[in-house]
Amino acid sequence: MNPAPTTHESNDSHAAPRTVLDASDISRALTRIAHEILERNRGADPVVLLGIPTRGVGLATRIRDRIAAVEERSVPTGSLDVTMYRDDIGLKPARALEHTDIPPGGIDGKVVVLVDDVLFSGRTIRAALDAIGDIGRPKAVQLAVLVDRGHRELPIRADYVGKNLPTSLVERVTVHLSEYDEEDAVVIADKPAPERRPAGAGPTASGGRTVGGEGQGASAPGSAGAGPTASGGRSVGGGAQDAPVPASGEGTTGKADEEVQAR
Ligand SMILES: O=P(O)(O)OC[C@H]1O[C@H](OP(=O)(O)OP(=O)(O)O)[C@H](O)[C@@H]1O
Ligand SMILES: O=c1cc[nH]c(=O)[nH]1
Repeated sequence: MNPAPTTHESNDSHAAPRTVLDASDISRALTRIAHEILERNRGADPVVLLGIPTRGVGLATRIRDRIAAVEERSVPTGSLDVTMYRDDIGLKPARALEHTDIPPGGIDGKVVVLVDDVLFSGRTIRAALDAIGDIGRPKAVQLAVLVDRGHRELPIRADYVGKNLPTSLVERVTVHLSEYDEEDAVVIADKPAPERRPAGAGPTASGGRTVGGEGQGASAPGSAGAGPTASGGRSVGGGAQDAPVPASGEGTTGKADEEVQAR
């Protein structure tokens, strides 16, 4: 298995932005993820793709198109706004609401594959699990991300990872997609100083609910035996492949024996 993304603390606070994935890297990663989704779910039948706005929606659409090219059918694809489920509401500047668009067949009994561009603290995905819980009861929820940059604050892992990217907390990963930006690229750059969260800052918003330490790679991808899923026991799903937590290295899907069941 390829190594999980490590984390490191950089002393070089003004490194030049660098492109870590270009358009063809992104394209190849999405093609691989589409195949992995089909392989793991034995085809497209049970799958519903839900992108998390903004760029998760574009990525979900691209994965849908790749699945269609292989299976000659289009999997239901929609979007899931998690804004009202975030645990930092009131602590950070208000965010605009995005679209939730659930495909007509709904999500009950389906395998929902959440799609996002970056996995970092895991708080967005925790919010997504809560949002899903208010919509229906899928058979399973899986998680696909283009970039896993480590630094998890919650016991969440992705099932499908485009690229595991070791990062420092002073850095920010930005995904550019041609649907929204001028090009396809993943860029890593230093954050402006005010945006940096100090090492050991602990919970950002959840009143002591954070699991794992900042910068410790808590439940980072690749760590077997990670704890429960992210929504305080409310996670959906019921099978061995049910929660968006399995370990995965770059180019690998999570293995069933490393997965944690959500009940
Ligand atoms: O694992 P997390 O710490 O939750 O970070 C990951 C999230 O951060 C980004 O969204 P962001 O909230 O920055 O808003 P954006 O979609 O406008 O980029 C990104 O699109 C993910 O959704
Ligand atoms: O680096 C980061 C962290 C959170 N979300 C992003 O999109 N990039």
